[in-house]
Amino acid sequence: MAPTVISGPSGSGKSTILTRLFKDHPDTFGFSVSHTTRSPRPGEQDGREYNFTNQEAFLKLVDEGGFIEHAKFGGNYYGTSVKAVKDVAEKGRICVLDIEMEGVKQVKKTDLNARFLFLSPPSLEILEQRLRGRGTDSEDAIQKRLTQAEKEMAFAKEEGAHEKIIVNNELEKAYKEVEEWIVDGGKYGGQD
Ligand SMILES: Nc1ncnc2c1ncn2[C@@H]1O[C@H](COP(=O)(O)OP(=O)(O)OP(=O)(O)O)[C@@H](O)[C@H]1O
Repeated sequence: MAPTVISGPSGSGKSTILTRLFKDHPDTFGFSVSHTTRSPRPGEQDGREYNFTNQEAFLKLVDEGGFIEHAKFGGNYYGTSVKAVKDVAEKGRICVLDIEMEGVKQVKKTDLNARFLFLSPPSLEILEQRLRGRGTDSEDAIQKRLTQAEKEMAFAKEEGAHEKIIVNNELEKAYKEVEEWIVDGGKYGGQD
């Protein structure tokens, strides 16, 4: 099954929609196992919670272009590898990647044969209202998210950036559109 990339500004509703999608379709999706350089915690198993690795091996894989996204948090590296996503596809599951613009560009450089969906807010004004309504971000964070949102919306307008754009105006309608495109479309789109 072809992996599906969903992107869209922070606050466009990706988590809201994906949480419901995974619940409604428990056997359709698979989750990629991330890499990390942090130590395993008791009960964690290599290849299950994470692919545990060391900094040297991690950075080597970065150099080889093996990651779709990676970042450093609290002194440790974390990343989603191309291989981890392929492993999900090989099991016949759809791997949904909820990533931002740079990640989207990165996926396009790989041979993942992914499908690209952009979830758009109806407008930047409504996005701002929703971010405030969510109540999870400081004023500073909201301003940064809005600045970034403008860039993502501009990128989404470029020819070929995404195969499908869904506007999250009325949640129920947007959910149905996403469900149809990802689940039904996913059976026929991309590699097998
Ligand atoms: N269609 C909608 N109408 C009104 N409110 C909505 C709609 N869709 C989502 N929301 C609300 O907007 C807020 C942002 O949604 P959500 O957290 O799912 O966004 P997100 O894209 O996952 O953001 P992030 O990338 O920061 O995780 C939430 O409070 C959510 O309840």
